[in-house]
Amino acid sequence: MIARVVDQDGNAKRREREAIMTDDRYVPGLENVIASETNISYLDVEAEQIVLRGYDLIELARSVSYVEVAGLLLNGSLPDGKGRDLLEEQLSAASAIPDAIYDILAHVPAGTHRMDALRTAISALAGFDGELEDHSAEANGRKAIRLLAKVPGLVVNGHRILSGQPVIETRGDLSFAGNFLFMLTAKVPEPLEERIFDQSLIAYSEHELPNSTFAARVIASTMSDMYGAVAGAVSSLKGYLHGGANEAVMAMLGEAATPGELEAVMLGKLARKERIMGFGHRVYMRKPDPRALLMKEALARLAEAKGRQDLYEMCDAGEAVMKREKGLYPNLDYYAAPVYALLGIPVPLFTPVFLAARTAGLCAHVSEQHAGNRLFRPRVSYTGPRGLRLS
Ligand SMILES: CC(=O)SCCNC(=O)CCNC(=O)[C@H](O)C(C)(C)COP(=O)(O)OP(=O)(O)OC[C@H]1O[C@@H](n2cnc3c(N)ncnc32)[C@H](O)[C@@H]1OP(=O)(O)O
Ligand SMILES: O=C([O-])CC(=O)C(=O)O
Repeated sequence: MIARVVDQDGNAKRREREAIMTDDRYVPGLENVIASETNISYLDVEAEQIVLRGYDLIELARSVSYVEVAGLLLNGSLPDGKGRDLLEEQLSAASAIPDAIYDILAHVPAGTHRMDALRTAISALAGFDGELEDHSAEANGRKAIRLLAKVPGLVVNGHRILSGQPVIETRGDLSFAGNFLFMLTAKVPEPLEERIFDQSLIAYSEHELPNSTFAARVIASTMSDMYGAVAGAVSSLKGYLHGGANEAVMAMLGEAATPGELEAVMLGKLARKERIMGFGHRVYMRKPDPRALLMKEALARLAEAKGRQDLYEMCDAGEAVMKREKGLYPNLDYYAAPVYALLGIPVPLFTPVFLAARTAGLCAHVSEQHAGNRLFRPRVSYTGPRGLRLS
């Protein structure tokens, strides 16, 4: 089918599109459909590489900090040492959260899912940003820093308020990752713990066009604001087919204590045609997720340091079961979950931590969408009736 584009205003771009051939094939889940142009990231599945603004994510995770990766995502280039220190300072300076946000969180039911609480908090924070409706690249860059700075506090203190605990203050003497882990565990982390947590934040920082990023871009494409777009992404990420899987992995691992028991749990689920959380991926599917390998390595180091090789061995055995039974590889969530458990992060905060890390990528996408916007408005393949009459 030729796209029917009416060229009433003589717009050259419209004429260009008129010439583009499309077909009317419906692709469920938009699998493999190219829905956006971006210079932020790309999953090069063949090369088994996640490209972030030209760099390999795994190489970044081995050599630089999350804050440097956030700078790369938001500004387009890796900051040097001075730039990194400046960004750390800016994030620390912007981390204070208005008391009114905590008051709102104090009024939501204690059982509220922590992603719902986080979405509420991000949504309410919009009203405090004086540049909310300025969608210029410069204003979006400043908003991204303000939001990224506050999300760790919203994640941790949202949970603490709902759990009846006092809020915990940020520690200006720690790095972004060190302070975040300190707040999550109420304990200054050991260097190995901080490094591994930092790597996990890089692993989660950005991943091309997953459901949540697509949701954020769709929202931003109406020229709605950054907070609204990120709040939409929170809803998307909560689902267990996406970010919610890291918590679901932990629930599954909690059902077993030995490799044999985990195998039995997995086989039981497969026999009942249930999905095994932390396995499979829309883009990688039959290839390894490079981030899962990174987190598996991190789990090995952490398990050794904490005398929990049993946990590593059980997870490794679970991976072998899925390879044998379904030919499926683990995704990032499968190994991030036990890493977070060993770091002492409360399970209900696993997915909120994912969102906190992804805030850098999401804000970069919102800015990019605003800068070169075209409204998302696809069509449907209608399957309902027609021609019904009222009488
Ligand atoms: C950081 C992230 O967000 S990564 C994703 C986190 N999510 C999870 O870990 C949840 C578990 N995984 C899944 O449910 C899926 O692999 C998804 C949602 C991630 C991707 O799913 P899709 O691209 O829609 O794959 P689809 O559903 O078509 O699956 C293809 C086949 O693999 C099977 N499959 C895929 N994942 C799994 C799984 N985790 N457990 C069991 N079988 C699976 C499907 O049953 C299907 O088998 P079939 O062809 O015999 O019917
Ligand atoms: O890419 C996806 O579909 C999901 C994912 O791994 C991520 O968002 O990190």
